Amino acid sequence: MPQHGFGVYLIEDPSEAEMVVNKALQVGYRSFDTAQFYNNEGLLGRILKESPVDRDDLFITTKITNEKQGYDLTLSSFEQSLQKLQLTQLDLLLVHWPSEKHFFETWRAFERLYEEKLVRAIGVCNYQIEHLQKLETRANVVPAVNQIECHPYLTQYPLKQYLKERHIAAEAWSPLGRGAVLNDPDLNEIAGRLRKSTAQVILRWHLQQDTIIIPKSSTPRRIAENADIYDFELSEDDMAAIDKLNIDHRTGPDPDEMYLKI
Ligand SMILES: NC(=O)C1=CN([C@@H]2O[C@H](COP(=O)(O)OP(=O)(O)OC[C@H]3O[C@@H](n4cnc5c(N)ncnc54)[C@H](OP(=O)(O)O)[C@@H]3O)[C@@H](O)[C@H]2O)C=CC1
Ligand SMILES: O=C(O)C(=O)[C@@H](O)[C@H](O)C(=O)CO
Repeated sequence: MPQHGFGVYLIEDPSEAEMVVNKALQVGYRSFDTAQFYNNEGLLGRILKESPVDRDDLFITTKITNEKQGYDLTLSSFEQSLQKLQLTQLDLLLVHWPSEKHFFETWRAFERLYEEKLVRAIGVCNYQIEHLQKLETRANVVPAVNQIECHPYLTQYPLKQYLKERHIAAEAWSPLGRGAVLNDPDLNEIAGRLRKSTAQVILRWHLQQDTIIIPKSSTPRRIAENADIYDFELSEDDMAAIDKLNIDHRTGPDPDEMYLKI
């Protein structure tokens, strides 16, 4: 799985999607993160199919939405996702949010899709340590990935340590905190000193801790900027200074509340 992919949440307008995805391909992105919930699997599938990039060079992730959890609905909605994405095999399928009610049945369907080689890898999103511990009690396949909210204001170090010990890859959603961290004075100081943008500094901070990133942007200049982060490194001091910014601030829903609600 590429460590640096592109997120397409909120990109639903066809002409915008065409511009954005083609720009992302042009600057080197090959990994795309969508979800049933984003209502753009069909759009993404068509644009990628029409692009000159070979299917084998792409890495496509989608997620089973909350309303489609459970054994049968996971299987049938996965089939629809595959059709919309115009694929015969998906690269990575994720459970979008943990659900107490559907917990093991959804994963049982995931394991079947994996055994049937309809997906190359299966994983979860927004699983806290307790959810992963619960999954371990009955799962035959360990999740390959846990996609979690992660940025300088929500560093998630205890959860990431747990993932590392179990060889589960940590993937950061909202790696830029949906813009919330971009005005941070400490980050701006580091960026100014290194003559990089604040977004580039944050993405670099993720990369240097082996976290997978999927920044989203609909702005061509920013799409290029977010891809251009391989000609500099953050020092240990700068990494440590960014680590200290954590305030456990979520921009999205609380997984523990979602677990009880879905
Ligand atoms: N599993 C899950 O539960 C979740 C998964 N995700 C995934 O993670 C992806 C990324 O997260 P997302 O919530 O989109 O948030 P991001 O942290 O990627 O931030 C996106 C926002 O930052 C702005 N932005 C992007 N690049 C720059 C830049 N260089 N300078 C200034 N502003 C910038 C964008 O503006 P603009 O577009 O106007 O340029 C947009 O408003 C999603 O697209 C989705 O694929 C997201 C949420 C939950
Ligand atoms: O984008 C996603 O994948 C999400 O799950 C989030 O957008 C989340 O549902 C949210 O923050 C809604 O406001």
